[in-house]
Amino acid sequence: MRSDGSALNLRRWWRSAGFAWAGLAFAFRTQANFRIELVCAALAGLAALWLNVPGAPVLLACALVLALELMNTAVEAVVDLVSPDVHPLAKVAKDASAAAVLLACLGALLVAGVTLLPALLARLGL
Ligand SMILES: Nc1ncnc2c1ncn2[C@@H]1O[C@H](COP(=O)(O)OP(=O)(O)OP(=O)(O)O)[C@@H](O)[C@H]1O
Repeated sequence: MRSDGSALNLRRWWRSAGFAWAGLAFAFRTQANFRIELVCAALAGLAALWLNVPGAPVLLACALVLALELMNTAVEAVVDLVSPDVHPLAKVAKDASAAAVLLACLGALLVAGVTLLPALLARLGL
């Protein structure tokens, strides 16, 4: 009985992971900003490796940016669905969602500045 439940849960988890992957693929295909942020995250991760600094803060900051970009994509889709015409509340939703991404980007830049920049300057002998 219990093992049946676990097997079902695993199947459900695998199904949910497939839906999440579809969301990622959609954002990658349609959102230029998501692709740019993904490249920046990869570069930041590689820089952390190269400079031998802890990568976790940098990668967490990048994950936050990418996650909020995905939420922004979701908000845009829902707003376009329920309010195809111009509406002040639709504007609030889209603008606040975009602001969340912007704030996370500024935070990620700050984290990169604190963790990567000193190590980079030291590596360059500056
Ligand atoms: N239905 C709407 N009603 C009012 N204002 C809107 C509406 N749709 C979009 N806007 C305004 O136009 C801006 C841009 O909207 P758009 O849907 O093009 O988003 P975007 O940020 O350009 O998305 P993308 O990431 O796809 O480029 C929004 O931030 C908002 O200020």
